[in-house]
Amino acid sequence: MTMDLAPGHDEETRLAALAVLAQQVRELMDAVVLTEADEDEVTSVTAELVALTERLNDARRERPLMPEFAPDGTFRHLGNAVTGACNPHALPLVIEHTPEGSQADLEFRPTHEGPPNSVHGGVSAMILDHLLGHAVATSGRAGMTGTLTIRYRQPVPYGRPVVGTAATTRAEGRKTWADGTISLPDGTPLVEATGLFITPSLWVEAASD
Ligand SMILES: CCCCCCCCCCCCCC(=O)SCCNC(=O)CCNC(=O)[C@H](O)C(C)(C)COP(=O)(O)OP(=O)(O)OC[C@H]1O[C@@H](n2cnc3c(N)ncnc32)[C@H](O)[C@@H]1OP(=O)(O)O
Repeated sequence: MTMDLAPGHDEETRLAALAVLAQQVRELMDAVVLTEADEDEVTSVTAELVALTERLNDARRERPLMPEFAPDGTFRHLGNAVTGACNPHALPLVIEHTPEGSQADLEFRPTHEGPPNSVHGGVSAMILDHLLGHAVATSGRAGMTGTLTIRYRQPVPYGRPVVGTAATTRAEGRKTWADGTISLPDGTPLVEATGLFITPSLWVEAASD
């Protein structure tokens, strides 16, 4: 039986496979930070990974996947370090646009360890930077982070669900401010952030050309 494939189907299928690979690499990274395997096993696994890395590099892009609209019209950035399903560095964060702003259910991994048993503060800041930026962008005032202020109230656990939220608070010219938190599911705040996002003059000039 043959099936009619929509335009772009093959690329979408390839990207879906790449997302599965990225997820497997996340599992691999956790395995690396948690393994108690002996030296011979570690050396043997490394040799296999060298071979796998070479296979992927046989068809290597110059840069990660760019932001784009998916065939269903949704915005995506598969190569992004925070949200990119095809980037093993990303959780990936799946952000919902809510009436209040932006929200994401997330669970950090052992690879995010900073202080023992909790998430590195820079990782929490990265997630909040992106969430705040998302809230700002979906308010129609996309910008680059100018400043980001973080208050760490309690250590953030990994391996347990937490919730990230963000919302814009005010705007003035090309500047937009946003607040956000990472909290436990019961609402207990763990990390709070305030950020200033600035629509670059270059973007404004490009839009008016
Ligand atoms: C549906 C769609 C969904 C999309 C979702 C996508 C989500 C994506 C989320 C992504 C999230 C992740 C996001 C990321 O990770 S962004 C990555 C981290 N940020 C950067 O790399 C930014 C680097 N800096 C720049 O590009 C420029 O310096 C910017 C753009 C910031 C300003 O350059 P520009 O040439 O435009 O500025 P200007 O000189 O005309 O100054 C204008 C005004 O701004 C004031 N000022 C300037 N800089 C700062 C500063 N640092 N703090 C405080 N204030 C500052 C300045 O005094 C002046 O104020 P005033 O005199 O007018 O009062």
